[in-house]
Amino acid sequence: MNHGPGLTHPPYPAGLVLAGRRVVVVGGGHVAARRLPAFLEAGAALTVVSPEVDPVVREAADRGDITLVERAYEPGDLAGAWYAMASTDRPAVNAAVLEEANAARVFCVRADDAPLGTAWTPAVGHVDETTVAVLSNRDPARSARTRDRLVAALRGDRRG
Ligand SMILES: C[C@@]1(CC(=O)O)C2=NC(=C\c3[nH]c(c(CCC(=O)O)c3CC(=O)O)Cc3[nH]c(c(CC(=O)O)c3CCC(=O)O)/C=C3\N/C(=C\2)[C@@H](CCC(=O)O)[C@]3(C)CC(=O)O)/[C@H]1CCC(=O)O
Ligand SMILES: NC(=O)c1ccc[n+]([C@@H]2O[C@H](COP(=O)([O-])OP(=O)(O)OC[C@H]3O[C@@H](n4cnc5c(N)ncnc54)[C@H](O)[C@@H]3O)[C@@H](O)[C@H]2O)c1
Repeated sequence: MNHGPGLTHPPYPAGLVLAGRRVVVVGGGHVAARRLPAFLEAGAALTVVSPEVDPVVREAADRGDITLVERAYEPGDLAGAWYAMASTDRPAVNAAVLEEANAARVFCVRADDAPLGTAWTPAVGHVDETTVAVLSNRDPARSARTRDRLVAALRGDRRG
C-alpha cells in the first residue's frame, strides 16, 4: 500500500474525546480558522497562540469560546495539553512546537509538513450519530470529496 511520501505506515484512526481537555493551536491563520469549529464542536478547551489571527479566531476569542494568547510561540506553551497543532507559516516555529509536543508525548499535527507530525486531520462529516473521518495519504481534496460522498450516502440511507 502507498502511504504517501515519507510514511511507511498509515495513520492509526482514533476518535479523540476532547471535551474539557486542553488543546493548543500555535499559529492562528487560515488553517487554524478552518479547524477551529471542529475543536469547539468537540468541546475542547482551546488555546490559540499567535501574534496575528484570522477573523474567525478573533470572533471566537471575543465570544469567550477560546483563550487567545496574542504573541509568538514560547517553549512551555503546550504545558498541560492533550493535543496540539503547529499551524504557523514558519517551518522553524512549527518544528519547535513539535519538538515540545514530542518531549511531552502530546500528539501534534504539523500543518506544513505532515509526515514529521504525530497526527493528521481528516476530512470530517456528521450525519445523525455517525461521524465519518477520511484520510487519503495527504491528498486533502480527495479526502474531502470522499467525505462528501459518504455523507451523501448516509443521508440517502436515512431517507430510504
Ligand atoms: C482534509 C482537510 C481537513 C482539515 O483541514 O480540516 C486537510 N486539508 C484540507 C484542506 C487543504 N489542505 C491544503 C490546502 C491548500 C490547497 C491545496 O494545495 O490543495 C487545502 C484547501 C484549503 O486550505 O482551502 C494543503 C496541504 N495540506 C497538508 C499540507 C502539508 C503536507 O501534506 O505535508 C498541505 C500543503 C501546504 C503547503 O505546501 O503550503 C496536510 C494535511 N492536510 C490534511 C487535511 C491532512 C491530510 C488528510 C488526508 O490524508 O487527506 C494533512 C496531511 C495533515 C494535517 O494538516 O492534519 C482539509 C479539507 C477540508 C474540507 O473540505 O473539509
Ligand atoms: N494542513 C493543511 O491543510 C494546510 C493548508 C494550507 C496551508 N498549509 C500550510 O500551513 C501553514 C499555515 O498556513 P495558513 O494558510 O494558516 O497561514 P497563515 O499565514 O494564514 O497563518 C499563519 C499564522 O501563523 C502565525 N505565526 C507566525 N509566526 C508565529 C509564531 N512565532 N508563533 C505563533 N504564531 C505565529 C501568524 O501570525 C499567522 O496567524 C503554511 O506553512 C502552509 O504551508 C497547510
